[in-house]
Amino acid sequence: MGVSDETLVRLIKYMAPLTRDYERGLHAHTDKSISTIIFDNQVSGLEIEVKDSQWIKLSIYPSSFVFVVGDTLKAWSNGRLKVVNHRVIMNGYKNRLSIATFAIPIEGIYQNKSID
Ligand SMILES: O=C(O)CCC(=O)C(=O)O
Ligand SMILES: [Fe+2]
Repeated sequence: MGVSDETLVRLIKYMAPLTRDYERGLHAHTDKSISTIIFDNQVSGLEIEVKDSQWIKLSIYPSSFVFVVGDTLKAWSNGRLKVVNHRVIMNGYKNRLSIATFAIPIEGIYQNKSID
């Protein structure tokens, strides 16, 4: 498996919840990609899971982005680079817009030493 010049760009609109209750925007997951770059419109909602199953909401500053290590990059680095479980929870009054750009690996065979 190798790096390709293929990227997948996903534009996502998360509607502000109509009630005061929390509303899930995107389920908890890791990305299958090599890596993912996320921009948003400064409406928070993206959360990462840290120790003890605590979730931290990220604020992405203007002209900044979040770099997410994907499952593929974790495998290539033999686990030295960690993946992070992330999700989107909408609880404000503004719609959130995000652009997620996924670096896609070339299909093929690779060997992965499991170190978990
Ligand atoms: O919209 C976001 O902030 C996150 C998107 C995401 O994690 C994904 O599409 O895999
Ligand atoms: Fe993701």
